[in-house]
Order: sequence, then C-alpha cells, then structure tokens
Amino acid sequence: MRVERTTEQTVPKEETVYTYDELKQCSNYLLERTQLRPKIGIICGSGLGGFADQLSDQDVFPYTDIPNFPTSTVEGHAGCMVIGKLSSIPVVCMKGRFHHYEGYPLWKCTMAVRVMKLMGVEKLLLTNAAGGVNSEYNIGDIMIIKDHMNFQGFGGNSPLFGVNDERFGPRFLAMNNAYDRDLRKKAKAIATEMKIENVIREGIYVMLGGPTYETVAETRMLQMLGVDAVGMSTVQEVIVARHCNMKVFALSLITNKCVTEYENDDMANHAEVIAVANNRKSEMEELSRRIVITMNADNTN
Ligand SMILES: O=P(O)(O)O[C@H]1O[C@H](CO)[C@@H](O)[C@H]1O
Ligand SMILES: Nc1nc2[nH]cnc2c(=O)[nH]1
Repeated sequence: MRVERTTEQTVPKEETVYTYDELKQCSNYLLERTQLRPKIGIICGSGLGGFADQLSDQDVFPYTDIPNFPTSTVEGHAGCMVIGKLSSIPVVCMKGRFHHYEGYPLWKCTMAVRVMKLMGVEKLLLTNAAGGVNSEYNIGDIMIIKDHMNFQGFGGNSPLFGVNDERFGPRFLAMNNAYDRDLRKKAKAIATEMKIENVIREGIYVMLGGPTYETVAETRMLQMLGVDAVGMSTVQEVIVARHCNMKVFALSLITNKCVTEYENDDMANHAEVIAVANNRKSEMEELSRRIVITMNADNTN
C-alpha cells in the first residue's frame, strides 16, 4: 500500500525552514514600529556596522526583540536592525549578519533577507571583510564583487534547501549576472569621483564555511580557480536575495592577504580584520552612501 507523505513527515522538524507566516510576523513587527518604508536593504560586514550610525531618524531593533530572529554571536556584528534615512532615503540596515559557522543552517543565516523582502525591499547592498587571494590585492583594497563561487552549493548545501515557496521565488534559479552589471559600472564611476579608484578592484568572491582561515594549500587552490577574495558569508544572502528578485550589489573589503608561502609566518586573525575595517571606515561608508543614492535613483528592476 502506498503511504501518502506530508511535508512535515519528509522534512525532519529541526530542518524545517521558516514558514512564510513566521517571516511575515517578523516584517509586521518591524513595520508596525517604524513610519519608514524602505526599498533598499543593507547588510554590514565584520567591523563595518558603523555604516548604520550614519542613518538619521533611526528606529533600532535588537535581534533578540524581533520574533523568530536568530542572534549575532560574532565580534564586530552588533546584532540589531536599524531602520532610518540615509541622505533622506529610507533604508533598513542589518548591523550584524548570521554565519553558518555560528551553528545556523544556511536558510536561517539568510532569513532576514526574506524579512526585508516582505517589508518591501527591492535592492540589497552587502559588505563583507575578506582575505585577498589575488596576489596583486593589497590590504585595504575594496573589491566590487563581480561574481561568486558557491562551494556550499557544490557540496549539496543551499539556503534554498527544503520545500520551495513560490511566493518568494522559483524552485530553480539562474545565477549569472547575480551582481547587477549596471550598478557595478556606476560604482566604478563613483569611486573615480571619490578619487579612490586606485584601491578599487572588481573580482570573484568565494565563501568557505569557516571559522578557520585558509591553509597555504587551500589558498593556492583558490588562486588556481581564479578566486580573488575569500570570506565566510555573503553568497548565501545573495542567493536568497536573487531568489526573491532583489537587485544585488556587494563590496568586499580586503582586510588581510591570504598566505601562499610555507615560510611566511603571518597569521590571519579577527582582530586585524576589525582593525582594517575600522581604518577603511570612511571610504567604505561614503562609497556605500553614494551607491545607495544611485540605487534609489534607478527605477529599473
Ligand atoms: O563576512 P563578514 O561577515 O564580513 O566576516 C568575515 O570576517 C570573519 C573572519 O574574520 C568571518 O565571519 C568572515 O566572513
Ligand atoms: N575565509 C576567510 N574569511 C576572511 N574574512 C576576513 N579575512 C578572511 C580570510 O582570510 N579568509
């Protein structure tokens, strides 16, 4: 006899992704407590959350207060949602993201992207701190992400794991041109206006699971593959944002050079990552501010 299976039976309880209603509860919680209706979302990387402090008319929501929200556990990720105005433009800013290595499945790491979507967000700006794999990159360089390699996906792990909810997007998703071509072009022009074109790069980001930094052998492999920068975030958020048809732009701040020689005793560490992020704060914030203005002026979708 054939046994009919329900979704609940086929997906183990602990692996059940957030339902549409649970995410709607989060977006309603936020929308009921702010007058602003942001169409642009921002996710800040390690040590880069100071960007949110630029916002005027702030409504601040600690993640611990928002229903169904995970909590941030990493230094340099404050753990709150800030809704406010940036140069008069309403935005919602995650001051602190969730990483897989914190113990969260990828769908949990990315739930705030769907919450933003339900709030009305159409465009997403992401930043991260990353190690320079490309030997020509210097500490302090700012890389416009052109493309990524989804190693988790190769290994059978995706934030889109589970039953697909068509209200967010399709079961199968094209990922070429995930990082909006027009915004990348405009960002380069903005960098030239700001006279920081000498530190601007454009390249390929890869997310590894972390929390370990790379071995020499791993960095050499990434170089062979054509990777320019490596981190432990962003890719899963971009996948979920593209799934729900958001326009995406992302920046990596190169906070350290990945070691490629066994004789080199430099050791990547999070204190250095935060320190470099702090040193490049003003350029990252001004570049991001101008990109938000550009995103806001862009009516195409
Ligand atoms: O990607 P963000 O959140 O900027 O953080 C980066 O910095 C941390 C390592 O120092 C890792 O979490 C890595 O992903
Ligand atoms: N994986 C990884 N993440 C980082 N985040 C900042 N620097 C690094 C790095 O060198 N490697």
